[in-house]
Amino acid sequence: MVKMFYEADVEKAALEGKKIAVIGYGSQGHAHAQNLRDTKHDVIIGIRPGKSFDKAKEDGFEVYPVAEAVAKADIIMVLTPDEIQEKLYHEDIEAGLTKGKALGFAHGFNINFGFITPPKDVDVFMLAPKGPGHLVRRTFQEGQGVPALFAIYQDATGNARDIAMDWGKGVGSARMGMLETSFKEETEEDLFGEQAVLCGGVTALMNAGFEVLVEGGYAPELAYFEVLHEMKLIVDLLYEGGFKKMRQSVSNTAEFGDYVAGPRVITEEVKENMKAVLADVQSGKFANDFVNDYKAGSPKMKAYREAAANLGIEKVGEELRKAMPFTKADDDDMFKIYN
Ligand SMILES: NC(=O)C1=CN([C@@H]2O[C@H](COP(=O)(O)OP(=O)(O)OC[C@H]3O[C@@H](n4cnc5c(N)ncnc54)[C@H](OP(=O)(O)O)[C@@H]3O)[C@@H](O)[C@H]2O)C=CC1
Ligand SMILES: CC[C@](O)(C(C)=O)C(=O)O
Ligand SMILES: [Mg+2]
Ligand SMILES: [Mg+2]
Repeated sequence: MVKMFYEADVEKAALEGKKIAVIGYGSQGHAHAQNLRDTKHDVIIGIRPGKSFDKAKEDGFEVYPVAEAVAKADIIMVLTPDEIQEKLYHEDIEAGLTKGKALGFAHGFNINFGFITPPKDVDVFMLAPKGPGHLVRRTFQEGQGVPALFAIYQDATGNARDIAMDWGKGVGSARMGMLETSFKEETEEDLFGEQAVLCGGVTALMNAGFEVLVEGGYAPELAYFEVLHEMKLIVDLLYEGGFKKMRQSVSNTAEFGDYVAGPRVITEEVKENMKAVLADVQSGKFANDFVNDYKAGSPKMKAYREAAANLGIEKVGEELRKAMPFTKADDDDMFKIYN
């Protein structure tokens, strides 16, 4: 069994007395910055002028252009989108990354696929929360947190592991448990998980179910409640007690149908498709496709977003949720812009 690390396992206050620059103030950035500030750390923000620059200022942070924040800080955590990190690193981070500083990531993407190669005399660590940034903040405020993985790519000073673990304590992850891994393992399992199961798999499954019901003559509103809205309630039980607790709570009818129909839908062929997705992650094909699309002006990303916005399940959901204000959490910091 892999060891879980908790607050009591964080032996050194490695962030104490250090100036921390969080680069980017989006989903993860605002959460790490605010949680670290709440745990009494000295945090500044590095970001380009724009919406999140203004938001970080409004939230009471000292905000600087990226290069200036890097120059001022001892520990620099890169929390901008993965696809822009290579350019940002070369233009605004590399020069200020002097001997003995630490460079952090919340995902191993750029290090693992070789888009960024930091100098040998800096520490390179990762603290990757296993959950969306807005929940890293929300659960922290509720006294909990989001579990995380941590890893060391380079330990130039001998302090890299302590920095990573103390970062996990500062953002609340050590309250829930942290697992030690490598940049390679985190990158590959995270990309696979979000593509095949958590994001791609789940939305494709829901959309297919929605379309089958609607094409079969059922009301779209019913279909939405059946395959999307109720999913949260089912997932809450899975989260609490695995497959067993969910099956204890649903009817015997649902449980029997689950055993019969699950393997009819998710067949061996689907598992083979998942293996192909994993192979593209491991070979770097996915990473290169993604970064090259960004470099070409994101034509594929834009087309995917447009097609997704026009799905029937999204249109009916938008209308139904207007009458269900309880489905909306008060994430006033959720301002990612799709353009
Ligand atoms: N989202 C998540 O929950 C998780 C993310 N991660 C990892 O965390 C890292 C950050 O991801 P995430 O929080 O989703 O990132 P976001 O997309 O939320 O980052 C947005 C921030 O980056 C800034 N930014 C965007 N484009 C640029 C640019 N061209 N130049 C400078 N700044 C820019 C934005 O500024 P502006 O307002 O000006 O656009 C904003 O402050 C990634 O490595 C990701 O893989 C890991 C675990 C979960
Ligand atoms: C599941 C998506 C994720 O990996 C995450 C929230 O953990 C991400 O990259 O956003
Ligand atoms: Mg993830
Ligand atoms: Mg991810």
